Amino acid sequence: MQLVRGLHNLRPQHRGCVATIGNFDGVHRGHQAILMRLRERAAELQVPACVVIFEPQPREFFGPETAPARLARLRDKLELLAAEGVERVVCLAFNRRLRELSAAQFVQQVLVDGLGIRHLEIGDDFRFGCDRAGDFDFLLQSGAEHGFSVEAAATVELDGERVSSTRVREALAAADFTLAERLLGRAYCISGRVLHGQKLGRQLGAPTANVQLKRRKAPLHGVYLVSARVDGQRHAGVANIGVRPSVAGDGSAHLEVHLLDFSGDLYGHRMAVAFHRKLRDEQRFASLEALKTAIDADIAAARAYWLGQPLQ
Ligand SMILES: Cc1cc2nc3c(=O)[nH]c(=O)nc-3n(C[C@H](O)[C@H](O)[C@H](O)COP(=O)(O)O)c2cc1C
Ligand SMILES: Nc1ncnc2c1ncn2[C@@H]1O[C@H](COP(=O)(O)OP(=O)(O)OP(=O)(O)O)[C@@H](O)[C@H]1O
Repeated sequence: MQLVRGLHNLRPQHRGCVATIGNFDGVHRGHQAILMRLRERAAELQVPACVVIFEPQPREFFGPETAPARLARLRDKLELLAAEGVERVVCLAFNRRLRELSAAQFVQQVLVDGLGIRHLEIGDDFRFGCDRAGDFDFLLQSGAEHGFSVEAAATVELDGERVSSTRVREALAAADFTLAERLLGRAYCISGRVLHGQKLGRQLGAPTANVQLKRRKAPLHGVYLVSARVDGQRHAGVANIGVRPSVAGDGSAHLEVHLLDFSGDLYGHRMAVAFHRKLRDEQRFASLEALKTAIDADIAAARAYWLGQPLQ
């Protein structure tokens, strides 16, 4: 899959494609349905299937503090899109210039001049352009003018409600991992590289792999039963996502995973952590002994959970 960063990097050879536009955070089942239609249209017209995304996502641009945590970082999003058969991703910087484009300018500069679009596949609620003035009817009209077709993908629902990234976040916040999995079509995972921690975990009797979150906000907080995939192997474990109030921290969120019955060096390896059940909220303990007692109980709960249960 080809990644084009910025409108200015679109070259004449990139013109001619079918495209869709959006955040695609999590690449959930609603997104997957649109992407399937996109692939079909690409095959019919014999042009590449292209997805236009924004960095940062518009809500992050308008309110960095209040924007919701992402389900997946850019790297994971690109992998998920590639797995859905997307051939090209055009990642546009969402900045003042882009937000000030009128709907008509967006169509002209991005879709027509930039992409040479042949067909646009879009959710029927999709809005774009300055003040979100561009809607489906506007796109239909623009398509007729500029010679591209526009199709609204049917809304994908689950249990009578629309599937959305927001709904996946709500399911995660409620620790409803079964619902999150049904919305996503796969188990919810956070992946990243294992970094060096403060090496306190060993002292606590629970060495942990610190998965790099960088400045990512996490959509989960607390202590969870997890399974982690690293080097092609699955391990059962327990994990904490939080700021570790019991030990001096820098206030940023960490994902720390203790794998059951594992000893080995994981520094620098890529780990994908799947979440199965919430055990408790993160707490501030008065002493390291109290923290150790709590972590021992978490590990015991994980052992009981995985006993007689196949590792997923
Ligand atoms: C299962 C589990 C539960 C945890 N629960 C808490 C908690 O409730 N409060 C807290 O401050 N830290 C908690 N931690 C984080 C520990 O403080 C952290 O793992 C320890 O400081 C080791 O950090 P290090 O890997 O940087 O050495 C938990 C860690 C694990 C693995
Ligand atoms: N359940 C769904 N069924 C059909 N199309 C969808 C569905 N969810 C999103 N889409 C479409 O997929 C494209 C990308 O959606 P986008 O990621 O921007 O929104 P979303 O998943 O609804 O997220 P949020 O909850 O943050 O609004 C848009 O065209 C959108 O209309």
